[in-house]
Amino acid sequence: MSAANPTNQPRPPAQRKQPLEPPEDAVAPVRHPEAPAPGEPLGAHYGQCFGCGGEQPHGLHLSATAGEGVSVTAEFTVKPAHQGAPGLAHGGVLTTALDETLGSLGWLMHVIAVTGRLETDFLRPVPVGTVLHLEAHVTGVHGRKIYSTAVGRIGGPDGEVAVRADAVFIEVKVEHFIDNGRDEEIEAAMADPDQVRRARAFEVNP
Ligand SMILES: CCCCCCCCCCCCCCCC(=O)SCCNC(=O)CCNC(=O)[C@H](O)C(C)(C)COP(=O)(O)OP(=O)(O)OC[C@H]1O[C@@H](n2cnc3c(N)ncnc32)[C@H](O)[C@@H]1OP(=O)(O)O
Repeated sequence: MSAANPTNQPRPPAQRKQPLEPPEDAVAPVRHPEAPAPGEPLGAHYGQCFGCGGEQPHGLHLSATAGEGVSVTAEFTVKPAHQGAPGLAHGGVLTTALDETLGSLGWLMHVIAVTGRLETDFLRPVPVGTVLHLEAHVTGVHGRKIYSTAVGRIGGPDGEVAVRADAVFIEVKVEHFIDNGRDEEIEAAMADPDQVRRARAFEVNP
């Protein structure tokens, strides 16, 4: 018996770990014709987002920029509030920065997607005050599944890789948020015409 599966019963399909590599019949990601041009900042997808929101005082305030193809770059400055050990970034916070960067790839395809699976490798400790230079791109698309990978470098955009991650995001409709989010935040988001327009525009994906 393993600790992770104490009864040793086979897991139902929905609970099995899904591969992080695109399957052989995956297709290449398609950049939407109206995607922001390379070099353009993407802005926040939601002001209260812990990863990117400007109105979120406790957040990472990560800022992402469109790259070539279906890729993005982003920067995240590690603050004292992000510590795990003295003077070092918390691993979960670094994973959040990777998650947010990978999540922003949806903007380039005009697809709304949520994280299904995310695996992080921590290669170097990241001190407080460090600017983490992130790069992410989509490696393949299979139905609603979007496979992607990211690295975070320290000491500059070409510096040493401190963290890396592979992920599968799953495409969803706006209803995913409306049906599952707490009413007060959903109502506030729905009352913001810019938020609704931005989210609905993503559902038309030629
Ligand atoms: C007015 C308001 C506007 C708001 C506008 C917001 C705009 C923009 C927001 C962007 C936000 C990003 C923010 C950062 C990224 C997060 O942090 S997202 C938050 C963390 N993630 C979550 O909360 C997701 C929780 N999980 C779920 O809700 C559901 O499990 C999912 C992921 C939607 C999937 O459920 P489902 O739709 O029922 O999918 P299902 O039909 O079972 O599976 C479809 C396929 O996906 C695969 N799959 C399903 N789950 C997984 C999984 N966990 N791992 C791997 N593969 C999976 C299945 O195997 C299946 O594959 P195929 O059989 O087609 O080959």
